[in-house]
Amino acid sequence: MLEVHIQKKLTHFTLDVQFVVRDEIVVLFGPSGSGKTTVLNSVAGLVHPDSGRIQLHDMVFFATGQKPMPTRKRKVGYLFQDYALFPHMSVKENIGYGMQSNDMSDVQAILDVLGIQHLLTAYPHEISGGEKQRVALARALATKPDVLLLDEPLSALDEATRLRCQDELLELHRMWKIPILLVTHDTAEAAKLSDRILSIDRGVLTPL
Ligand SMILES: Nc1ncnc2c1ncn2[C@@H]1O[C@H](COP(=O)(O)OP(=O)(O)OP(=O)(O)O)[C@@H](O)[C@H]1O
Repeated sequence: MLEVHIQKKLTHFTLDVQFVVRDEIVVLFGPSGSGKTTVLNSVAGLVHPDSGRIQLHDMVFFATGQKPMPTRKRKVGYLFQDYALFPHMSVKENIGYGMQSNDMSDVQAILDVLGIQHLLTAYPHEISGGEKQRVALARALATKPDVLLLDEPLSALDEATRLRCQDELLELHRMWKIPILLVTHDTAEAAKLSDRILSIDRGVLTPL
């Protein structure tokens, strides 16, 4: 279970949120600039709250007055909005980045569900946006994360590809059963993917 209770002063308001994510998909839903990415970045350790606590199972990621756990030790899979693949690396190298071994058989199930087995030798500029999205998701999952953070992962995709990727994400979640925190602006996507929706505005969670 991921437990988050943090405060952080931002430019125009103070972020102050408290929530838990069990082995479920929780959607963080709110207007631009409401603090969603800051929440995800805090869990990943890319920014630090001013105070509070972030804990995954028995691992304390952050607690007031303690040294924050470094990002690399947190076992967090993070899929950014622009999915940033390394352009000079093949698909296989991109997925292998951060894995303990380079043995693709470890991630065979992920490659199968996402249907990207045939792309392993290609480079990012040779594949479509939807394929890049799947590769980025595979890369996030390949490290066997204990928690998955997805920041508008499907927003750049066309409708048909988005719907297919949503189904793939649900299938992967059924297989993996880890806490997933997902940011989306798409109400239909939030309804389809979420076990629960947290609505955020100006740094505060509001009931839907
Ligand atoms: N390190 C920081 N220090 C101070 N203010 C910040 C910091 N990072 C972001 N902000 C401000 O906090 C607010 C929330 O930003 P954040 O990126 O978390 O929003 P968001 O909900 O993810 O927005 P979007 O949907 O547009 O990506 C913004 O007004 C931003 O300018």
